[in-house]
Amino acid sequence: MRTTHLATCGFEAARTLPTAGKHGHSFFVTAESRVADLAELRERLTYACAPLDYRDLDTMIASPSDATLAAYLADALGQPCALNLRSAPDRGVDLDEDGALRHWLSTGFEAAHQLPNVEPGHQCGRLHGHGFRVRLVASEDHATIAAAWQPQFERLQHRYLNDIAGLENPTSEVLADWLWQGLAEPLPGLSKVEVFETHTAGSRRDASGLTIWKEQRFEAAVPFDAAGHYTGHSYLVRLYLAGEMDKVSGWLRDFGEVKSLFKPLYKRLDHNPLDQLRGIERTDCAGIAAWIAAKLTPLLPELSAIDLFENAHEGARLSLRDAR
Ligand SMILES: Nc1nc2c(c(=O)[nH]1)N=C([C@H](O)[C@H](O)COP(=O)(O)OP(=O)(O)OP(=O)(O)O)CN2
Repeated sequence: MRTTHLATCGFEAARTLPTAGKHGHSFFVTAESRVADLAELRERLTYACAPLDYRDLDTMIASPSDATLAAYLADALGQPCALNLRSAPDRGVDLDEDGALRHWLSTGFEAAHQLPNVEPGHQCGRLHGHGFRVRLVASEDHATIAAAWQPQFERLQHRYLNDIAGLENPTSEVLADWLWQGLAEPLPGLSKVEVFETHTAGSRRDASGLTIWKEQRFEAAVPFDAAGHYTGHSYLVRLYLAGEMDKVSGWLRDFGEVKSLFKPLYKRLDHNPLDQLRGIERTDCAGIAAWIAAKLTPLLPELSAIDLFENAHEGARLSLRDAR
């Protein structure tokens, strides 16, 4: 089991790019650290971003592309961290702890589908549709990723997905895998395809296989200081499952089933004081995630990781397996 702390910070800055004159951005950077605890990571990130806020990056960093900016921030953090830098709502870069840099593009399409192999009465057996979000991560630059995406977009946008060859059973797992196969040639550096089917659920395909996630939100109180005062947070918990896709259902496990299995724990977490949960050792994000993992793993052996955020800026990831 491995804990990673996650902290996000934003800053406003101007820069000039070869493809655009001087312009401004609302940058967001998320740092992931296995070394620093959350308080230290937050402090280091704030310190790294502060000198960039409301500044002209051209005067501080030579050629301030997303890649050079991420490298600058990694250096300023002064500790091994993975970074996700968002320079616009639809694009940015991921910089691994080992220095590997990848560009990402967030895009999407709107389409109808139904799942033909679900049991009678399942909501997804009915004709319905989604505004699917897709995040592509690759070593190629944003323009190359966008150009590779365009033909896929044209095949998917405003279509009934079940009519498309290979998507007769269009679960988000099948879609992620289909896009992974379809983008392999134009994007040899493709490292991840993520399909967000709804705001709370989706699938990821990468070289190690398929992972799905399901999110839930809960409201809870936690001790704030040694004097016994409480504070509260609106938490987000994201459950990741890794494994093989079932050939008939086309999924790893029904998102709805993941939600149902989590429900008894959800009831214990939501609108409750978390320090009074039986068996909880710590009420920071990592401690709450560990409590969930201990209770849920026997019911969901495919559980591979848990993200637990106490607000939009701070959280922890508990990785239950090394691979994913
Ligand atoms: N593993 C998968 N499970 C399900 C898929 C899928 O593609 N892979 N698809 C569906 C449905 O198409 C459905 O639209 C999405 O499911 P779900 O998350 O259960 O949707 P809800 O809007 O009901 O979920 P909320 O928890 O209310 O956000 C079903 N399962």
